[in-house]
Amino acid sequence: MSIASTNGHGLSTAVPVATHAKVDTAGLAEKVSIKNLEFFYGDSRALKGISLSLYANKTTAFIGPSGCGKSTLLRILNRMYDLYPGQRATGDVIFDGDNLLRADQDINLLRARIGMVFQKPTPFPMSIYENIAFGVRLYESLPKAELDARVESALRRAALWDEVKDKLNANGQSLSGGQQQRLCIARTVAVKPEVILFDEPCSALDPISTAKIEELIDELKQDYTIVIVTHNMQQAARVSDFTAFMYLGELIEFGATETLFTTPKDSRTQAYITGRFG
Ligand SMILES: Nc1ncnc2c1ncn2[C@@H]1O[C@H](COP(=O)(O)OP(=O)(O)OP(=O)(O)O)[C@@H](O)[C@H]1O
Repeated sequence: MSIASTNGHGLSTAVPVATHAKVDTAGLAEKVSIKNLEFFYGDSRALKGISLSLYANKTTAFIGPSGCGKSTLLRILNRMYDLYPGQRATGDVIFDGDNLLRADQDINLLRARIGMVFQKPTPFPMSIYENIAFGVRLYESLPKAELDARVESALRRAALWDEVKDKLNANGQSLSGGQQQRLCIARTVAVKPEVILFDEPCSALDPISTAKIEELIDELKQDYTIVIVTHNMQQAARVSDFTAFMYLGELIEFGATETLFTTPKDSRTQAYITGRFG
């Protein structure tokens, strides 16, 4: 079975979709549509013919053993690879009707619309307030009162306001690891993105901070499309609506999280979720 698509050069290609379980998408809005995506580090092909959709106001988890291509796929979504010569993607990644792989894409604007939270919290060496205001100023010129309000609402959205409201001038790096990660989430939210990418956001955090971030992800999906890469299958099961299982650069199975974890269609998915490899 295949569906028609175009690659980055407008040529028609066939996209295999045999790996997809039946996904009940009635009533869901497709925010990002990935079609026949391939990715190369130099001559080495790290992603092979990936096709899947990300739905608005839903969380999608990318899971799979180390080296399967989860982070590579995530980073394509905000063109992170542009920073590295020799890395390239082919295929289509349609974001609100526009192919985000096109060469003349406005990368700065794209990164405001598709924000990213990294594995290790990365606050800038500046005040808590400036950590958030800095990013906003790159895109908008707001009067002070509006900027203050934006900083406050972002910190509230990231469930950090109550802990920092009396020390907005303290250095962002003086916060605990879990608070730093919430500051990074606030920084991302402050520029009003549409999609938020989380690359193993809890791997450097203790269980209590992890629970807070998971709760936050659950709340954020009311307003955003969320994608999370995680090694932790319990976490994927807890936070995501859809799960993509990847193996050796291929998308093996994609479907509703509950279905994928209870009745996987592919023996490799079954082996991975039952801990037999990875
Ligand atoms: N900068 C790079 N140069 C060359 N090959 C790379 C580079 N980064 C990743 N790769 C290769 O691409 C493939 C996918 O890597 P990727 O980091 O996306 O996997 P992953 O599933 O996120 O792994 P992990 O769970 O260990 O983070 C691997 O074979 C990896 O060795």
